[in-house]
Amino acid sequence: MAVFTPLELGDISQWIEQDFDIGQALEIRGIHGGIENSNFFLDTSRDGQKHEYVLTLFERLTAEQLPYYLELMRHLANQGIPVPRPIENNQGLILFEIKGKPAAIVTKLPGLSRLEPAANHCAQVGEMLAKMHLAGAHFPKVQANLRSLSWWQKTVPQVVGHLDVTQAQLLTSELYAQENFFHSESYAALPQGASHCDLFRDNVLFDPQASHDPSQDQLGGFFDFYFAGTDKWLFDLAVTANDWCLADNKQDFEPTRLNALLEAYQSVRPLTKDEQASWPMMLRAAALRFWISRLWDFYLPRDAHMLTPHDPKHFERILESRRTL
Ligand SMILES: Nc1ncnc2c1ncn2[C@@H]1O[C@H](COP(=O)(O)OP(=O)(O)O)[C@@H](O)[C@H]1O
Ligand SMILES: N[C@@H](CCOP(=O)(O)O)C(=O)O
Repeated sequence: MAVFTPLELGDISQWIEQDFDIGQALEIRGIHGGIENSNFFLDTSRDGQKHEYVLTLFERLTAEQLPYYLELMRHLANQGIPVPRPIENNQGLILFEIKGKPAAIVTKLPGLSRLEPAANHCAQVGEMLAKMHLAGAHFPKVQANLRSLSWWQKTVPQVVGHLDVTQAQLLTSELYAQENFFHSESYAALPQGASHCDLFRDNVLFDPQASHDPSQDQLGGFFDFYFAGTDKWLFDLAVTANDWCLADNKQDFEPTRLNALLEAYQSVRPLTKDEQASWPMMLRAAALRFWISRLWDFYLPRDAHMLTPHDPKHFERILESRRTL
């Protein structure tokens, strides 16, 4: 769990009651999981009913960067995509400040994560990801994915000294290959728009139906949009495939789930010829992105209560596997 900035009910209860129309704050609990921000479940009582929200204090993103993410979520929610909806205060604002940090309150989505997904989960994610891309096509704000090539170029020199010779060679040669890919004509031709860029299994919820049989799960929604950005839609799909469709060796693809994801995505938005040709390089880009960020989190850690770091080796292995495609 990551709670970088502890928060208690007394810190916010008066503010919630006076500035919002969401009732009386009953309880606030730090959330397990996540590595970026301080997240809390917030329960309120209004008209005799309990309501659940998620309150986030942003630890790295600035008040200038945040409107993109929050307004994107509001835009997608308005288009019927199941994502958290930012809560407005009585002045219509959705971005606040708590303990000197930017903060937001969003609706809590129903359901739980399926960390061992079946093909039906991958299909539902693929279909909704394509719908989300199309729904975001007319979102007017543009903000680059802040964890893309220029961040890799800045970060690789900070982490490469911690690696052995073989790893360092893999990291630098892949960065070089991606620089060429990003500057190619085929890359320029790929369609782009608002993308989630971190649609891992732990950022999707499924609503178990009454039977609790996973084959009956219905998608509850996508959350954690705080790595989103204007990026190639194919990158978003590659990030998703690299996490949802792994074989038992946690490295190669499992064909049934991969096909389920890709077919469902393409049932809504078929890939262009350029996208099909760029798929192997984009899978490598998506693996490299998370290898670098995990190395960065691992070797340059921040103070946090109960922070569980992610394993960088996992994405080193995935990158090795994708380079053989
Ligand atoms: N809108 C939401 N609805 C339901 N659960 C949420 C929501 N936002 C966050 N969570 C819960 O909080 C956990 C941590 O959130 P996450 O966004 O992954 O953290 P971080 O901001 O550090 O990346 C998630 O695993 C999930 O259980
Ligand atoms: N999904 C990324 C890092 C972000 O983690 P999150 O739990 O905050 O979404 C990874 O697995 O490296």
